Amino acid sequence: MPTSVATDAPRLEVTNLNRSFGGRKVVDDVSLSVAAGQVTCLLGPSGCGKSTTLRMIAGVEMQDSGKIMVDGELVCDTVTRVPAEARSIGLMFQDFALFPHLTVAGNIAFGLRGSRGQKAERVHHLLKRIGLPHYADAYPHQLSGGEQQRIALARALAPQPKIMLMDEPFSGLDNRLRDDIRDETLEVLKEEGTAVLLVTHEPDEAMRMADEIALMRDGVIVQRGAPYNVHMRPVDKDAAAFFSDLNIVPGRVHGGLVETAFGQFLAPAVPEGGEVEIVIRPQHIKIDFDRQGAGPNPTPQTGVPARGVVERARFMGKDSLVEFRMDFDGSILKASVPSVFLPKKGLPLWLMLRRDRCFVFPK
Ligand SMILES: Nc1ncnc2c1ncn2[C@@H]1O[C@H](COP(=O)(O)OP(=O)(O)OP(=O)(O)O)[C@@H](O)[C@H]1O
Repeated sequence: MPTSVATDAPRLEVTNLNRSFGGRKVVDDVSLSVAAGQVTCLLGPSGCGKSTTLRMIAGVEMQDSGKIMVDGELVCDTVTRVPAEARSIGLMFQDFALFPHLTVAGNIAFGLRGSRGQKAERVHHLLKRIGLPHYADAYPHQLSGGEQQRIALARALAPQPKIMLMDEPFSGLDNRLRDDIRDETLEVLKEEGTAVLLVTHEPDEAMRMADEIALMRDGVIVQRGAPYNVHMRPVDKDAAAFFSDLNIVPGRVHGGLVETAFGQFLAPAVPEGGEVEIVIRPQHIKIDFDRQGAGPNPTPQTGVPARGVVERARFMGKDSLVEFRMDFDGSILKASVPSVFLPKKGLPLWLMLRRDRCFVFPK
């Protein structure tokens, strides 16, 4: 690939990428971009087409149509195809497979060009950076899973790729180790200024790592944005459901308003008579006591309270999850309380919805 000039173009830009297998479209008009030093997470359930997208960008899979640009230069469309090894792309997968017969230093130096001295300098710099300066002569089998993972990161970063593609790179690590390795990895990647496209099916991982999340479903990117926005302003019920448990309160629109047991909600974009779903996460339901049937005083933020009886309460470690059977229609709503709160089955309590955390979606 020609040496790039300074440009305002995103480091990686993918436009209208499509790929079908046996007549089934698994990547459907995918567009995304990643700037230098930025992490974009391609987030979606298993089988939605994330890895196929990554493989096309890496150059190991050919798209049916669409364009891939690196620093404003065409890398691949249906006519041009820069080979994988010339794309300045580093790869990291769950199965990071260090070469077992090479030392740590040998593994890191594997893809490096230059004099012996230059290679040794880069290897030393990276080993120091990942906190394993004394491991140069060790062999992969002598290292723990977390250490091997860090060496794999150093190996992928050694040739200073412009882009790093990571496919579920942390899923082989145990839980306690994973958060630390994620944070360290992020720090090193940011320092190197690499543009990162990370594939994951774990919302927590995407929330933790991403500057931008691209939410993918059935081959389509259904929403893109900063983690906060994707989490707090989901485009539809399924996008909301991907991040957490949901409660659904059904309703029908009359005069632009939905009448529910929790009061009225605005539904401006829904036609008269249309069915809607008020969607709210368990952590945004507030609970109050019965006070001989009087219940709480509604506030502008919480609106009208509705009564339910406790069906089940469980302590989940950080919070308690209480399930209620609601008086108004017998449905179950779940509320999470950030402490130990284990009311007895059958106890009447009142629920209020945090109205600024409710989403109103057409059914
Ligand atoms: N070479 C192939 N031939 C036929 N079908 C394929 C091929 N590669 C992928 N698929 C199918 O395309 C769909 C998307 O696969 P892909 O691996 O991209 O999904 P994913 O979102 O990365 O899922 P996972 O997280 O489980 O890997 C799947 O249904 C898969 O079976």
